[in-house]
Amino acid sequence: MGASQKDFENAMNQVKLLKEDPGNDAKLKLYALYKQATEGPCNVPEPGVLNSISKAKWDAWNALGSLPKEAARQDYVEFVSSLSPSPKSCSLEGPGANRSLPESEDIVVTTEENITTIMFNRPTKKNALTNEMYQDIMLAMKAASKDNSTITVFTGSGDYYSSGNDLTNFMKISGDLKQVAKESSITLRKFVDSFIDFPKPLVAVVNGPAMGIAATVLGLFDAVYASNRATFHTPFSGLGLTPEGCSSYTFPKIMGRAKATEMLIFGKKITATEACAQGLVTEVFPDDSFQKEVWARLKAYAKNPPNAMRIGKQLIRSTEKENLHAVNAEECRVLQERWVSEECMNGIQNFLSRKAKL
Ligand SMILES: CCCCCC/C=C/C(=O)SCCNC(=O)CCNC(=O)[C@H](O)C(C)(C)COP(=O)(O)OP(=O)(O)OC[C@H]1O[C@@H](n2cnc3c(N)ncnc32)[C@H](O)[C@@H]1OP(=O)(O)O
Repeated sequence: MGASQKDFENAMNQVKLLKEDPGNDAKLKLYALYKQATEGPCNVPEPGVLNSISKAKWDAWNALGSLPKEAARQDYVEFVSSLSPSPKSCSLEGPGANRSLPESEDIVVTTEENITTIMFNRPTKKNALTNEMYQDIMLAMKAASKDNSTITVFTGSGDYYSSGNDLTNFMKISGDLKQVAKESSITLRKFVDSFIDFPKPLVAVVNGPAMGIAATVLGLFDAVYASNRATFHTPFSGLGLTPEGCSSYTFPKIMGRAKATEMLIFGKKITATEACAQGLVTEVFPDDSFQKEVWARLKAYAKNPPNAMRIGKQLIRSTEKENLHAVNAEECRVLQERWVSEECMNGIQNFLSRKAKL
């Protein structure tokens, strides 16, 4: 008998719990089997050779040809079991012992003690946000807004909170640049809307540097706890870009116009202590006790009556909502134009060529 949907879901959870990185070949195989099992034969255009990672993923998926979904599901389950021979011994300590079905490999969603945690989980790329991750985060937020948790937390795995938008995203969408910019603008608008409209207290546990969109949306969170290792950096102008995540409104409101200008226009990187003094961060903790102190506090807060917290949050947010949506729409409109500008192309190219030299 083939693997059931439940076996498949269990296997996906086991992958998240692997103690050791299984290596790139295994990850490609997992990716390909997952896609085949959930979407069937490869149905997306072949990425260009410049996108080596996307190309490798596409090749692996495409190589499965017309393998039926059920067979791919079975192969996935067997392969995961060969990677983790004793799944029962796998467990998570601390927050997140109970995982819900992961939407993608790069976002991990867990619920424990009334707290749903959405973790950026792409540490080798400093948790840079791929197109897929934006979609998965929106799905995770939608689910979190309806689950039984009282508080929702964002955090990052590894040494970064997130380095913001993955600067190779544009190369991964097929179509002409104008069309890509249009689609990205639509995605960005929906993504930021999810933060504006999120109904429960939303907390960021900023474990390390936060850049770009990962930093700007913090202005839409209800509390931001940061390790003293964290920094906050929005290098938009250098990339030929303009502020997003409603930061053109929230940052001046939170920290005053002059400080917001230094960050958003001049690209000044600030420390967690500076961000706290300026009101973007709620409290800073020494890195060595950060996780322990923050999670103890959040667990205590999460015991408060859920409706009171939700309604209280909405009272604070309601006077701002209309404004925030208008700001978001305008920021996305402007960015759609920026993305096709020479300044932006040069900015992204500079990052990519810096990489090529490494
Ligand atoms: C739907 C569309 C929405 C768009 C919203 C608009 C959003 C805008 C922004 O978020 S702008 C901000 C964009 N982010 C950046 O400019 C950061 C770019 N990265 C860096 O400057 C550096 O990588 C670093 C400072 C984050 C870390 O430097 P370092 O410690 O020296 O490490 P590496 O550079 O070697 O990084 C390791 C590995 O990660 C890759 N990587 C890191 N960040 C990104 C990124 N944002 N996009 C793509 N790739 C990133 C880096 O290339 C290395 O990969 P490699 O090991 O070479 O394969």
